[in-house]
Amino acid sequence: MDYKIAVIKGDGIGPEVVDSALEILDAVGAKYGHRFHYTEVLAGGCAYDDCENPLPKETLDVCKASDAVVLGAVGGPKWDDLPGEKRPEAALLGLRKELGLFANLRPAILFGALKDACPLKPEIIKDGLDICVVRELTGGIYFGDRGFKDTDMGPAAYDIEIYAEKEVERIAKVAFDMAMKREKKVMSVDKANILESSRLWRKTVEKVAKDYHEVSLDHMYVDNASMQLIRDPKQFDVIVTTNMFGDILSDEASMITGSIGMLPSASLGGDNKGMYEPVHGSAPDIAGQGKANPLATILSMAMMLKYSFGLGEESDCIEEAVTKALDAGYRTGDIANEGEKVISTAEMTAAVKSYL
Ligand SMILES: NC(=O)c1ccc[n+]([C@@H]2O[C@H](COP(=O)([O-])OP(=O)(O)OC[C@H]3O[C@@H](n4cnc5c(N)ncnc54)[C@H](O)[C@@H]3O)[C@@H](O)[C@H]2O)c1
Ligand SMILES: CC(C)[C@H](C(=O)O)[C@@H](O)C(=O)O
Ligand SMILES: [Mg+2]
Repeated sequence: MDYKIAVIKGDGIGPEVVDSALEILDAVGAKYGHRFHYTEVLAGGCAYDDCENPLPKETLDVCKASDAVVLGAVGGPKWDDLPGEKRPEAALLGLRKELGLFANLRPAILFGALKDACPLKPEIIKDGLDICVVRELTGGIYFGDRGFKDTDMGPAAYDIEIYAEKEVERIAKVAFDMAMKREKKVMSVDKANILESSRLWRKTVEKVAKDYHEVSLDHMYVDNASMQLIRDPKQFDVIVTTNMFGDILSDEASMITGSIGMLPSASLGGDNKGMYEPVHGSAPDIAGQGKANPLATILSMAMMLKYSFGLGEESDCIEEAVTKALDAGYRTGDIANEGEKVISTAEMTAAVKSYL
């Protein structure tokens, strides 16, 4: 089959990890007889530099006309002083909103070979860890009303957290459907002891739960959840939460996999079109040095094959190749322990490719 993919490499290590992921995708295509047609478009800081718009219309048009979108990362200190709507990060939010990608799946899986790279106690991780964070992606404080006003404490700025029932309902359904394919456990994370939007969130998740008798539902406040993720991560199967809490908890969950460089993501909406990107950012501190771990982006390609193209075998093939490369001891700097040989982005890519 032929597939049209919009490619947004972005800023910092974005181009490095995307090049690596596309190399793997091409190798999978060659093995199984699929053709992936890439259209590269600009978004983020590089787009701002090009045309003073972090999300040009052409980029959006190409994404809408494609079967899926691959994104590296956007942002960096160079653009930090721009006003909000010109910042590279605004492009990411624009893409998510315009493409209707309200469900962000962020699986945090500890590969067997990386148990030594995980900072948790060996007895906690001995049987492995597999958590899926389902993050609401087009609502909440990221998209609520915002602005500036004068107060008796001086000039102030505000961002409003707002959730409609239907927004909560649809993300809760994604989480319960996901749980049905896993351990049938959903933990909804909110701050219902203080926020009205969280009380509506909790009530709505409970309503959706009535259609999923086999799935157990629990609720946890976000402060406790962030502690429990480290204390006893095994209690979690699917975590469903708001845009901002999901952003924070997924970076935290990434550390139980050894590194943020290991965490892939899929952003999905109503149709099959999805956007696939690593959870990490543009990592300006290591950009251009060949040090980036490409596995999060490579694993995001496995998610794309599965969720957007329905290619389960091809998806498994990538995951197995990553497992084998890690089992064979290949390590980028972020997942290496003292004394272990550190390899480059290109060497890790070649290692995964050799096991496809
Ligand atoms: N999806 C995105 O495009 C995205 C996501 C997060 C942050 N950002 C942006 O990226 C910029 C930097 O953000 P930050 O520093 O807070 O987060 P970051 O994720 O870019 O980096 C945090 C730390 O993790 C390391 N790291 C990240 N990815 C790695 C990889 N693949 N291999 C090895 N090490 C890796 C970095 O070197 C850094 O030390 C900011 O402008 C931020 O807004 C973009
Ligand atoms: C860059 C930023 C806007 C983004 C987010 O907060 O959603 C990032 O942190 C992520 O996790 O994808
Ligand atoms: Mg984040």
